Formats: sequence, C-alpha cells, structure tokens
Amino acid sequence: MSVLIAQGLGKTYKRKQALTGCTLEIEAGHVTGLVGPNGAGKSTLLNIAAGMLEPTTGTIEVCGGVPGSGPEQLAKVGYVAQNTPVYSALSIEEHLRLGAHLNPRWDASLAEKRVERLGLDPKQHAGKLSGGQRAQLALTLGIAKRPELLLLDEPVAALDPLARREFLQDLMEAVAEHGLSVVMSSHLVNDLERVCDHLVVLVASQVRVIGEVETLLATHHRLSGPRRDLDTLPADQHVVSATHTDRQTTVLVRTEAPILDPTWTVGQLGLEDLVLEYMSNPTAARPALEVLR
Ligand SMILES: Nc1ncnc2c1ncn2[C@@H]1O[C@H](COP(=O)(O)OP(=O)(O)OP(=O)(O)O)[C@@H](O)[C@H]1O
Repeated sequence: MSVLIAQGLGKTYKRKQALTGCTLEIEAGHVTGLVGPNGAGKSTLLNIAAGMLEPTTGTIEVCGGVPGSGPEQLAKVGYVAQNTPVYSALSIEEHLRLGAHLNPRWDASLAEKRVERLGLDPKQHAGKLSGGQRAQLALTLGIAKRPELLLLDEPVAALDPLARREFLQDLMEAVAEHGLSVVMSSHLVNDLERVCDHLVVLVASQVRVIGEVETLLATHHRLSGPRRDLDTLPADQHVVSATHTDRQTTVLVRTEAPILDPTWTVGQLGLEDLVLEYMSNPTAARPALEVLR
C-alpha cells in the first residue's frame, strides 16, 4: 500500500515554477527521508500533500484520498510545516485542548506527558516560547494527532542536539507502536540515517533516487583503479558520478551484481556521501572523460 502517489505534479506561482513534473510513490509503514538541495521543491511537495497548496498540474493521492478534501482526510494526515506554526496568543494547554477538539484520534496523555517531559509550562503563551520550544510544541501536536501519515518539513532544524535525539526517539516509538508512516524532509542526513528506512533524493522536482536505505547502501560502490573509459563498464553498472586523473579513474556505480573486475578497489559509501553524489550530479548520465589536474 502507498501513502503518497504523485504523478506529474507541478506548482507554478505566477511565472515561477516551484515544482515541475514530480512523480513518486511512497510506501506505507515506513519512515521516509526526503532530501535535496535548497529550492528542489521539497516543501512545495509536502504542502501539496498536506492539502495546504493546490497543485497547478498533475495528480496526487495521499492515504487513498485527495489532500485536504474533508474532515476524514484531514484526520489521516498530520503536517508540521517548516516554520512550525503555532498560535502566539494561545497557551500550550490551549493548543492541546484545540488539538483534542479538532482531532478524532487525539492522544491527550501522550501530549501532556511530552509537554511535561520537555519542561514546558502549560500556561505559557506560544508567542513567548523560543524557536526550539515552538518546534517542540508543533511536533507534539503532530504526533498526538495520531495521523496515518505524518509529514514533517525540516522538523529538527531548530532543536538542540539532545532535543533532536529525543524527538527522533519519540518519533520511532510512535512508528513502532501505532504503525505511523512518516515523510520527513531534512538537510541533516545523519539524523535521517538514524530514523529513516527509506530515502528519496529530490533534485529540481525530480526523484534522483528512491529506495530502502539498506538496499541503496548495499548496491552503490565506489570503484577506483587505473584510468579507463566508462564505456568499458558492464551494462548493469549504472554510473552515478565519475572523476578521472591522468592515471586513475574513480567512479560511483549502482548495481545489484557483485563487482568482479579485479582491477578495481571497491569502497562502500555512507548515506551522506551517497546523497551528496546524487545532489552534485544532477543528470547522472555517463560523464565524458574529464581530466582533473
Ligand atoms: N510562494 C512562493 N512564490 C514563489 N516562488 C516560490 C514560493 N514558494 C516556493 N517558491 C520557489 O519554489 C522553489 C521550490 O521551493 P521549496 O520551498 O519547495 O524548496 P525546498 O526544496 O523545500 O527548499 P529548502 O531546502 O531551501 O527548504 C524555489 O525556487 C522557491 O524559490
């Protein structure tokens, strides 16, 4: 089952194209990390999925329905936007009461315990919270809503390292206990590696790579050896990036098959390296032999 299916999705503001021809499918029951360079269209995609923005072109289905199409759909999808919006004039406990009023599956005990553990005063107005505390409040509302799908746009950017780790643990618990699916954009790939089992790299609205993190790491290899033409590589080795010096070639390939050529030294990649390779090689066609001196 899929929680998000987008086909040729696009969003245009006057003449500015924020998202163009974005096609992707995200499976249920996973924590999916959404990464990509600034301006790739991640927030636009999440805003459309949450029903906050109408797409200009294409179609999108989220948890089997049209985003924002009614109370049932709204209850299924939780969204914490990038600027972690809260109501400045309302206290924390008023936010929790509002959450209980608006959400049929609201988990009051989880929300209260989380606020207590964070050391937040329930009487404090949200407008007087620090940026990180505001983010924690918005995240608490998102988790306590008990949605089927939780969309998080850079949720931990404003949190200190300890708060970040605790939040990610809370998220993992919610996933394990309630079968919650999560799509989370972040530039912090190390954090994503801790919690995400699936990954999408979005560059200029297009999915550059998508898949299970474990499989992606197992099927990408950095090969280095004597300089050679990339056309001599086996057809099942998809070249992601390559550099050549006078004597040496280093190439990142994706392949299901084992690397049998003994002239290569084979190295594995971490997730951050893999993401950076895809982000810095937008077309990933077999690049021409280019000498780096
Ligand atoms: N309201 C808007 N009006 C005009 N252009 C917009 C608007 N919102 C986004 N854009 C443009 O759309 C493109 C995609 O923006 P978006 O915020 O979706 O990217 P992003 O991948 O989330 O980036 P970041 O990692 O910096 O948050 C950018 O070029 C941005 O300038």
